Amino acid sequence: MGRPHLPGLIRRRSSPRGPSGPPEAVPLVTTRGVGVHLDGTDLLAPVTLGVEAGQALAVRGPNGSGKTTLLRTVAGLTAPTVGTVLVGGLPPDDRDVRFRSRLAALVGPPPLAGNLTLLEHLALVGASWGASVPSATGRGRDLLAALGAERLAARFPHELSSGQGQLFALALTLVRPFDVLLLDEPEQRLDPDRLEAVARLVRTRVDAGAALLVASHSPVFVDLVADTTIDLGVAAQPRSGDDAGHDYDLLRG
Ligand SMILES: Nc1ncnc2c1ncn2[C@@H]1O[C@H](COP(=O)(O)OP(=O)(O)OP(=O)(O)O)[C@@H](O)[C@H]1O
Repeated sequence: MGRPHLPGLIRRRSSPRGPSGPPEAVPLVTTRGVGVHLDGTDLLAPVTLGVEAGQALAVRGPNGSGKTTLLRTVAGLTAPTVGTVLVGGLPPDDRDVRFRSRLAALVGPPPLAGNLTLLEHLALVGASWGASVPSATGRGRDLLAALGAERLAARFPHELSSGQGQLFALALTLVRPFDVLLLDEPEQRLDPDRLEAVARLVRTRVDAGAALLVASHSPVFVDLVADTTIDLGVAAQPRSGDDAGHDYDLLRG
């Protein structure tokens, strides 16, 4: 059988590797025909993709096309009904600390403690992943500053606007170490300046070697951050036969 059709794939940045460069890296995130089928409907039609260290892949598509479901399968929050996912060579498993230590995800709202300030949350999460408390606190302050939210450090979560809450959720995600970053619509509720600040910060992490898989409805965010874009195309439909759904192959394009 020939190569699968490649609908929706847009390559945006040129590869840093020339023909005589070093051997191509193994993707940190790999999905092979991963899909989720429930009660006669494809929540996610099969997708095959790979994201290497230092690359950002944006997933686009209309409401209901499966972007969140794709991210949830990579995060280990939803079990695929078909296909496989590997993150750093490991199948997603929240109980496996090797898996958890590689992947940071903002897919849905993070759990928060009502009686901890924002900075205390950030210090707690950073210290839980191995930083000293002073170092984690400093990193938390730096993150809030990079997001233009330093004056919120002593607030409690219930004292934030919805956009400020989104900035805080992003800071909580970025305060820990990771090799793979999953973000579901990070642009939600952000004003244009904050959107750009988030995009800059996220791109810095990608340029430092993280692999990013981001679902987004924002052309501005995608333009600022992504190397490559895929479009899931259509909202989930009831299956009409075995050939329903679509298959993307983004491994090596
Ligand atoms: N728990 C669930 N049970 C049944 N169907 C679900 C469930 N979660 C999502 N779906 C359906 O799966 C499909 C894909 O949803 P998903 O949230 O992945 O889409 P999306 O592309 O992220 O959409 P949006 O842009 O609105 O966030 C939709 O048709 C949705 O209704």
